[in-house]
Amino acid sequence: MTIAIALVAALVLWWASTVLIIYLDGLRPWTFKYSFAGATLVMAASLWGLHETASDTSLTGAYLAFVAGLLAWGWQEVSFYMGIVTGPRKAACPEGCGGWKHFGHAIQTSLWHELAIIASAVAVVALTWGQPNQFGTWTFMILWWMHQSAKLNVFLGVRNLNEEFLPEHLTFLKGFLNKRAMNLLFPFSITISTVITVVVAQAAFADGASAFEQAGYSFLTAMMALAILEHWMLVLPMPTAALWSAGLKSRGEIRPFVAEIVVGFLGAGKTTFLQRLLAEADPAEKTVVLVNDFGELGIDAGLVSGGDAEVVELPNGCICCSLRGDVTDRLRTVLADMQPDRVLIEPSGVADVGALLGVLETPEIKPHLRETRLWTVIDAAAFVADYARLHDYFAVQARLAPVFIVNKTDLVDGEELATVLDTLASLNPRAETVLARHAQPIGHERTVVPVLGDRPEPHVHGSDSDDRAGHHHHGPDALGFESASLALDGSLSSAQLRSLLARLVDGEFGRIARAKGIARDGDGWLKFDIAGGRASVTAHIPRDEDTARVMLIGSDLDREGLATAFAEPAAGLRLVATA
Ligand SMILES: Nc1nc2c(ncn2[C@@H]2O[C@H](COP(=O)(O)OP(=O)(O)OP(=O)(O)O)[C@@H](O)[C@H]2O)c(=O)[nH]1
Repeated sequence: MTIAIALVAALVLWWASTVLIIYLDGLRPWTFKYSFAGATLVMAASLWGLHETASDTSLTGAYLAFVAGLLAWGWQEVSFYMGIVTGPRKAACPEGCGGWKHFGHAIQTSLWHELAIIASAVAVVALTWGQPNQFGTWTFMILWWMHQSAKLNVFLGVRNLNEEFLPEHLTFLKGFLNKRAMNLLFPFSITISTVITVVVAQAAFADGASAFEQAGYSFLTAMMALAILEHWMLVLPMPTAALWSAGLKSRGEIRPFVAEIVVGFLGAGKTTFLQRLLAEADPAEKTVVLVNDFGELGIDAGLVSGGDAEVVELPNGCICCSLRGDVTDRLRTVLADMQPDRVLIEPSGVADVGALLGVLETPEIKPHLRETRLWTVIDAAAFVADYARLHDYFAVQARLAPVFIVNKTDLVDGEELATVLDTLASLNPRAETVLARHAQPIGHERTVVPVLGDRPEPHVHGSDSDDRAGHHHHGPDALGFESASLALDGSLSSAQLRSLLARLVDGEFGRIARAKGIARDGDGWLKFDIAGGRASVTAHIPRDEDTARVMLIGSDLDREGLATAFAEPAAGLRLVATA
């Protein structure tokens, strides 16, 4: 009876602890530091427990020693699978890598992990040295053997690799797994394991064995039997994953998706283009839009009304190095929660496109990415003037672009358009060019797909966005801009708004690079813009959450003057925030 209970207890404890580890490991990466800290405390407690139980030869002593050995092993698994204690190599092998070199790389992927196991094993042995209760130590050793042998076997080649258990941040390890029916080591692994199992089982059943010995050897028998089972599972066609399904629950399955990024300078027509993409979207494809508006009031999220598409606002400000982790986490959450087929991203006109592409390259995102498309929208009417001031910005953007959407062609004559096209061609001769009006391509077959192929390094310090002293800038200030946002509480007529915008365009309140907003006109609504030095006002269809507001970007902004100017006709304006 003691033996039966001990066998069942060992299996249950082992299964439950494995499920827990798989579960914790599938949670969002920000939780890892807490899981790891918890596991480390548990590890410390288990080492203490091993020491305390080493001289205890009661039945309880056998149980406690087993649990302590199991938990000490758990730390090794947690620290490795969470990517905290791994090895110096964090990438797959290059094409054609093989033989000993490949084996060397494989060792490098988990060198620290293996050294940590050795150090832990030394500690476990030292703490129980010369004492009668060695069951905890043996539990640790058996788990180590299971681990090493299974690892060598998956490297040499087996049928079931169970790759789905590899968390995303370790997917590069797949390159070290081999799928084949069997390998030469396998029969040895099985034979050795079977011999050990028989020996420990005999000890459990031996005449005159105490309850302590019966339970202790039963634990070891159960662990060894699991080792054998685990090995057979590697080569026999068995649906082993079902055993761990409880642990996999924490992993939001992510569907492969296409990322489509719309970039362009302030006011070039990105939102207009995005609206067109949404209007033409295949309703069968689940589409999510990420907008990253510059300014506190997030006007774009309100303007992108996309039928079935859901709109998510990214953290305010520029997408750049410092925000990269946030954006990655946010995107990961969107992918897991919303399961999109297609993600449209409109970074603000001053965002660092390279940093955004870098986010798509992170190990959390990249494995799910089917394709990246990059649309670069150019304001044909404002290009020559903007380029004079911000040529570095345009040069970086142009270099990355597979396709230029040369927009606002209605505002330029043929000569000016030719100048824009020639400049773009000199910046990136390989890019395709599509002429557009209100982001609608004209005279062009509609099949252009701007797939990003081998692209230049996404974002390197020391590139054009760094100044000569090596300081890296990003965001609006890098381009010498500041922003202001105002809430417009009152109502104003189209005529009042137009005359006010004309004063803004004239530079009465500083240099306005971009303004956009919505305002009330009696019972109606107006949407207004200043882009490329031109003001426009159109009727706006309000949404429930709409509030009248304006966002301004420029330099030398006269905030007080602006507040007063908007307050005059709007009667009751509040200055909400300035940045
Ligand atoms: N005349 C003209 N106006 C356009 C064209 N395309 C867009 N616009 C207008 O230009 C203004 C800016 O367009 P948006 O699509 O909001 O530009 P954006 O690039 O999203 O702007 P930000 O997000 O602020 O950088 C709006 O008033 C548009 O209606 C065009 O081809 N011709």
